[in-house]
Amino acid sequence: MRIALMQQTARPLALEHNIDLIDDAAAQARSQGAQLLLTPELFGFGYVPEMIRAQVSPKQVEAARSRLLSIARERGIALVWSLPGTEAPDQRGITAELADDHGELLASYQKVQLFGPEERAAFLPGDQPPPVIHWRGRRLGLLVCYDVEFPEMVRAAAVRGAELLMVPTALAGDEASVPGILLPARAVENGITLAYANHCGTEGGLIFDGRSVVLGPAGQPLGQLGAEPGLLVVDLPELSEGPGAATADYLQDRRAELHRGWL
Ligand SMILES: NC(=O)CCCCC(N)=O
Repeated sequence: MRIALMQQTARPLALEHNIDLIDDAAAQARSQGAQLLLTPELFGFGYVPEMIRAQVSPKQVEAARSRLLSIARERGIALVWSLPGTEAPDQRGITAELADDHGELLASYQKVQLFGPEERAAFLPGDQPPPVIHWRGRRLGLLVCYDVEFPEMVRAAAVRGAELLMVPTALAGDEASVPGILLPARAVENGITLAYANHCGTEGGLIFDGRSVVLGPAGQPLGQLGAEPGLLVVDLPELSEGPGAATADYLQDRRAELHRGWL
């Protein structure tokens, strides 16, 4: 499977401009043979939780979703996006959704681990485990940004069978330890491939790191970007090309019934 990750700078609340960037990326990804495009957290409206809370209506979110479903259908590419929920501003979370290349919605997820006071003031946390769906011979899971830094969240996707975890993100502040240490560890300890698509540039007063990356089941980078806008296109290894005997099978070996009583 060939996948693509979009790394761009969104303009706060400039929905048409930001979705046009996704549309351009979808066209470019499809022309390069990608079957799926992953886009960053809250990209349609930009990573501006407070402004979203105050100014984005459920109608605008619905319009964004409908446009993104059309892009998946018209460009013929599966699409993972992240938007506010469609509920009232005081009832919604941060979501990630997956549509197939016919524009059919396959999975929805609400971010469980909100990050910082601004997100917590603007959104409600989800309380459901990550969805895992079977598509084109792969089992795909969804998480959002801060979720992926928690071993429990990635483990929840892995025990539900996820082989490929798609993570829209908004990582700012030069947190090199996240793509450099935490993400490879999450991939290795669960034997899964992890795709992490970030904003880049300055948005809403934050400087985003970029550094979007795809990591294989042994934590090896299969592709990565720097700090500039770009489209990362990666051919995923066939599932038979496992992480290799050298890697311990943590998922298989873990004594979950024992650990559960300790945590
Ligand atoms: N949007 C987010 O969840 C940001 C997470 C940043 C976590 C970190 N370690 O800086």
